[in-house]
Amino acid sequence: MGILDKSKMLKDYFEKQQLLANELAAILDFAHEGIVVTDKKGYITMMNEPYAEFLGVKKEEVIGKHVTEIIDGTRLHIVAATGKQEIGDIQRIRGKNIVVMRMPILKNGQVSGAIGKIMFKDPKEVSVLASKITKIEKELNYYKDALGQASSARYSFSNIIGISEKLQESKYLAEKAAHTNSNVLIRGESGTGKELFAHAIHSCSYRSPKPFVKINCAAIPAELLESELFGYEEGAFTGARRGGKIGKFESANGGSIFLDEIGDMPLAMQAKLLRVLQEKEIERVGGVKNIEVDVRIIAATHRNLEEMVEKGEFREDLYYRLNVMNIQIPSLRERPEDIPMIVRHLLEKISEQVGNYVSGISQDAMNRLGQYNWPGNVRELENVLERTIILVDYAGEIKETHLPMYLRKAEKSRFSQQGKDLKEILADAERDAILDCLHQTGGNRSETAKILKISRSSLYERLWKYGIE
Ligand SMILES: Nc1ncnc2c1ncn2[C@@H]1O[C@H](COP(=O)(O)OP(=O)(O)OP(=O)(O)O)[C@@H](O)[C@H]1O
Repeated sequence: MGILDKSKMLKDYFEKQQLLANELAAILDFAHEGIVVTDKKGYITMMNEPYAEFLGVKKEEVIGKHVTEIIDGTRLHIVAATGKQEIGDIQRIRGKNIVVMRMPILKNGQVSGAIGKIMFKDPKEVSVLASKITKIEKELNYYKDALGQASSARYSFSNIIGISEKLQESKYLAEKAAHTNSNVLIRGESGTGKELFAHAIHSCSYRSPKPFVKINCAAIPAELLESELFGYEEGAFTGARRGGKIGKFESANGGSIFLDEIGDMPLAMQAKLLRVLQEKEIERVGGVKNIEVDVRIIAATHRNLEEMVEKGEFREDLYYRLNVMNIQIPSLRERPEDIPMIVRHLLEKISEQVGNYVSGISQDAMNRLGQYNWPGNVRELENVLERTIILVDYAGEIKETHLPMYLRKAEKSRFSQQGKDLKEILADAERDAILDCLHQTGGNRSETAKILKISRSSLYERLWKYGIE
């Protein structure tokens, strides 16, 4: 074949391809649904007219851009990376809840990209659907809560990250405790990982095939706590469900019950709990018979129980019953050497959750995290990283400038006290501590008061004193 024939063949071939591409684009534009296609790395290769119109962009201008730059809350780049399809996901785009479908594109068995489709884009259709879904979700959560609480613990000791001697010692003690049948009392500041330890203890015990049931004693109104813990019989009180309801102790039978914030349990309930520990049986509210239960108690608190016992706020006999194995979880500031490892672990976990991959963290940023004193411990670190990851470009690196201002300022403020008398320095420190804590809790005052171990009224007084809004 001559060179002219070859070039004509190529020309015909390209023309045919061009025609096909145009036809395909016309078909896609004609479709009612919005369609977007990305390559393996999440860069947009195609978007049809309805989608572009919906987003208020020009379709030619989005080609070559990363999908996260163009579409809110997208996970298309994740589907392109993992090859796992996602059908019927709800995504909030331009303030509307949209039902979307994301499919990987396969070429010779390998993922070469992903295609995303808006399944319903009429706002009316969406709002009806979204409200239905919200209702179903709520119901589902309710049942998950009721039933799922009774499911197995989700974490084991391998999920507790850290190499410091202090943490290793707590893990060692907890593992020992796990193999016994004794009650365990976990102590530590807020956010240190007490719940994580409770899960791990259950998972590592012979009770692991049986339920792990959690109850937060501080989160349930005192008058409901008894029926939550022990259940009730039909007609026990106005509004009681027909057929009655079983309580957490019965749900946990054979397994473990995690009594979080035990220090916040009202005295009257403490007496009832003590009876259960002694007799190993419970009585439902409004019931007449005793029901035998075999449950191991894992309790936790950030409060000083010894001081509470002295003040008569916590029963001494219950304290001794619970305190058979005592595990103290160190605060994060006592083990700064754990920070880099926990940061890397959390970056991986959070990236996956929020759908924004980061390549790592700069040494400066890591140093900054290591210098901060973390009053809210690992939970605060987790919150900071989550906020930070959202700010970083896809596959970018976390830099010091991405970190919240209060973290970057933390060190400076310690040295900016020249010329002030002690009273002023103390007032500055108090104000900074309150501000830090408010940042860390997202402005939650009850939580802030709890972390700082002051009453809410005392917090309000200080907010007023320092003019904090
Ligand atoms: N050593 C750790 N390694 C990895 N993640 C951790 C570690 N410690 C805590 N976390 C994470 O930090 C968050 C807070 O932990 P957790 O809820 O167990 O703390 P807590 O002490 O029970 O808090 P609170 O007293 O406020 O209830 C969780 O998301 C947990 O997974």
